[in-house]
Amino acid sequence: MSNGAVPNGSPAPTHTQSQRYLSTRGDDSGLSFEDVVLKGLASDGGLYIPEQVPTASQWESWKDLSFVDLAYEVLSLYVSPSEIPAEDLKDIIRRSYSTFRADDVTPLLPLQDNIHLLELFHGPTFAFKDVALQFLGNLFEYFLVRRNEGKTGRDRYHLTVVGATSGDTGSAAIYGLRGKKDVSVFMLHPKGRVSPIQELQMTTVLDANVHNLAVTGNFDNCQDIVKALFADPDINSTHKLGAVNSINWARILAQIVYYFYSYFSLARQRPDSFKIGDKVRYSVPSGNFGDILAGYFAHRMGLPVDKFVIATNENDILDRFWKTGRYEKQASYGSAAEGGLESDGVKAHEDGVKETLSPAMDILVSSNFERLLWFLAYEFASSAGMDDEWNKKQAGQEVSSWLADLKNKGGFGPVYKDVLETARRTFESERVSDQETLDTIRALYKDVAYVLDPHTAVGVEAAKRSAARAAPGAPLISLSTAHPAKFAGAVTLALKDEVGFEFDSKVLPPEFVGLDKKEKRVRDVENDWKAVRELVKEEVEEELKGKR
Ligand SMILES: Cc1ncc(COP(=O)(O)O)c(C=O)c1O
Ligand SMILES: N[C@@H](CCOP(=O)(O)O)C(=O)O
Repeated sequence: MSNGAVPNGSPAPTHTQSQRYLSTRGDDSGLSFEDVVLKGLASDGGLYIPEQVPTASQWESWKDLSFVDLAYEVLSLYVSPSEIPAEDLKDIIRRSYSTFRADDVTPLLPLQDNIHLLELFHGPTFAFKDVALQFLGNLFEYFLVRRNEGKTGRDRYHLTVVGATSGDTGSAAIYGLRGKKDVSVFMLHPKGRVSPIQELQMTTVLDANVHNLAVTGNFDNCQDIVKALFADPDINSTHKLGAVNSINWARILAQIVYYFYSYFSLARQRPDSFKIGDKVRYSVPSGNFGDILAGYFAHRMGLPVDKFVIATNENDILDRFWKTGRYEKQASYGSAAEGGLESDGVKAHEDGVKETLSPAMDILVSSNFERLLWFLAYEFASSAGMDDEWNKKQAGQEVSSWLADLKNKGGFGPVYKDVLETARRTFESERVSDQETLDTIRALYKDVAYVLDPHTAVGVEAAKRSAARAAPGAPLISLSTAHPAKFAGAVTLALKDEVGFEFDSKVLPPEFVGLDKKEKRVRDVENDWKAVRELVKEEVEEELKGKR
């Protein structure tokens, strides 16, 4: 499909029409923005996508807008004033980004050669998740205030958010929702598999509506529990479940903004060599595929992108898909020749997930990949020359069958050659080992005195490899997804021998000092979704009775 076109023949909605949403598995459609934000996951198990991706025909005219004004332009293409009046949407956006420490919210820095770093960690929890979760927290609040007007007690709509985290979504969601009325938030993290700072950021928040659960298992187990809860008619009839993971469409939507914003920042920084309309490459450290998928939507709206580089760690299901066309849970562990650290004691768990130095990306199944699969299947179906309804139906069926194979057989594929070629036209992939991650952190520190977090280092290493394939001088934007202080272990391992390097004075922000002395609240729970369901019911009840 050509750049920026809508995914079907019908015109995209205008500002005043309401955008409608459908499920990637085909059994749910015609939903409003508010419905999909509050529901999170479709009842057929699919993820919501807009029925039409709006073409941003005037996108060049956004070039001088502030982050907040640009966010309004982008979001208002998806949320009509009939759902959220313009002034209210502007107010939600303004409040969401007033909590950021950087004036331009997501600053772009020249890093090295033609690589620019998009710093996404200036929000309250020092990770890119804040960009979407500050917004989503305010959006939930807005919808709940509206729904609960004039209602009291048990008649009020009470949202029970259940989320899974490998470290960053958890604290960002908690900071986005703490203390908010009519919302309880249950955050499941894999016990002992998030960094110490990440764990403290979550468990030291003591607001009554915040519930941290440490699950015996890995991130995929946490994500499966969340999906099982959404699929369970029992808890759905008693509790209104809400999602904060990137299965929630609002997460992806908010992240589209910084692709446009960084593109314009690049044009301002390189007036002689980069013009509006030129193409750029983006390298994105990827796990659940939400961040890069937001870029894909920006591209479909019209942003000129040469390639998106999917940067994975040694949990490389995505990289293997791009190389082979097969999407299989079983991880292929790095060989000594690739510089893997297996022999140095990095743990490969029996469950197939490898514990790496970039733990937030220790994910086997990337839930948002399903959204891309829908578009790949849709384009494949479109080549048959049938009508748009048929194309969408085919796409839904194909995605359902791929996902059923993933669940029942552990994988699917190889996909049709044309499907893989479409995927390769827009994306390429790189797998970065732990050793390469450490080398990248060290090299950047030596060369430009900049400290990368390990996830960002995975992206920068992938960016360097991609730059070597791109046209000479072509600019590349590498996404910096977290502050290095969140990953003291990896950063210290990389830089401990560097003269003058000292973690506490060079990296640690004042906000993290003393966190370990604070009171914590967390409950351990087995990897058993029914046990989690009972615990959720129990704790919501206590919270509503005001006992917490
Ligand atoms: C620091 C960091 N980098 C990268 C990622 C991967 O992003 P995504 O899951 O959207 O692919 C995550 C987790 O999601 C993260 O926390
Ligand atoms: N890396 C994430 C995993 C959850 O991803 P999400 O983007 O779907 O919320 C984390 O840090 O929790």
